[in-house]
Amino acid sequence: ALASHHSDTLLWARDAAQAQAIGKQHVNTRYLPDIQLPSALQCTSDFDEAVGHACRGGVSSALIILGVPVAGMAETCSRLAQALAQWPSSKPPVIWTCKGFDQASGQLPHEIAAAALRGLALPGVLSGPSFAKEVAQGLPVALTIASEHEATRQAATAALHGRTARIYGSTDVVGVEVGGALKNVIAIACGISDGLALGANARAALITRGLAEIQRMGVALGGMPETFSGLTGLGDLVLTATGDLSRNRRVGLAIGTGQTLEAVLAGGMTAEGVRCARAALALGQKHGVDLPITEAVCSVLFDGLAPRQAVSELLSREAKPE
Ligand SMILES: NC(=O)C1=CN([C@@H]2O[C@H](COP(=O)(O)OP(=O)(O)OC[C@H]3O[C@@H](n4cnc5c(N)ncnc54)[C@H](OP(=O)(O)O)[C@@H]3O)[C@@H](O)[C@H]2O)C=CC1
Ligand SMILES: O=C(CO)COP(=O)(O)O
Repeated sequence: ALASHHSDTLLWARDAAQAQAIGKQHVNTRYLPDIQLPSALQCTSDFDEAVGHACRGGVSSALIILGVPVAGMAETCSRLAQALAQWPSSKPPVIWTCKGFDQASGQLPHEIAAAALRGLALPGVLSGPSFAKEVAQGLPVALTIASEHEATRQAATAALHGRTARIYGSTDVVGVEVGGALKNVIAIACGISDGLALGANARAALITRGLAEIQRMGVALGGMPETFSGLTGLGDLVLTATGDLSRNRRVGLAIGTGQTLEAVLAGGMTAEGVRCARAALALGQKHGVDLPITEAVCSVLFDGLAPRQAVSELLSREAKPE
């Protein structure tokens, strides 16, 4: 998307052969095989070259976007901190797209980034309903850039807003990140429900009560309640829970139709909801937040609870006011 708006876009990939193929043939055979990438897009496997490319024109034109999963955030941010040390007068906007909690520590991406970047950049998160394939096809999309730094919100908006994308600004980094992390878990639940053919009523109930769960957790962690009815809350939840391009939903669908988690993930597919569901549950327990759907998903994914049994346990919970 950036390269089709701005000619000077350099992509970095850790795999040298893949970087060379993308740079020369403008096709990403591994992740987006059917998409012709813009001819202006350059690609390198040299991390320092990529950071230098962003910094050499000065911070007014720089924007660094990290597109790695949560599991790669700490490593990528430490490499970035090392590379940025060579540009002492630069403090560029750095934004990330990942959605989840760190599996071991339960940290949100902004906490991982803060620890590694140590004030060398102006951080922010880009989130919202945005299947990569549709973005690459140039179809319309609306996203939120959340950062406490106005310069970062402005840089992301200047780079991405217009033509096919609308970019909305927010300062609620926690709310935006919790929405992105937990919608993946609820999407797995919706996939399981649809895999069991439980119907549209059940899916709507899971989305709505899932949103209540996401908002409870997000507010407990310091997010603003209204963020959860926006693009990064309700918007991304509806997309991921109902759109078959979602990998998290597809994990649920496969489990609901009787496949094992190991079989579904055998190809190495990224499904952040699987990776962060336990950490989310642990955070809920720590903050005294009830997360019944997340708990049911964890029991099905990791403790061998039969999906139908999980549904019956959810339905038999005590009645309460909405
Ligand atoms: N795909 C989508 O539609 C959307 C994804 N997101 C979020 O963005 C994040 C990334 O998603 P997505 O691109 O789909 O994930 P994928 O797993 O499909 O791709 C991740 C990319 O990051 C690279 N990578 C993984 N770990 C590391 C690491 N430690 N260091 C460097 N590079 C690494 C991979 O390289 P390699 O190929 O060499 O393994 C690959 O190029 C996720 O958190 C996801 O939830 C957000 C919005 C939409
Ligand atoms: O976050 C996404 C869309 O906004 C992508 O969802 P999946 O990771 O489930 O494919």
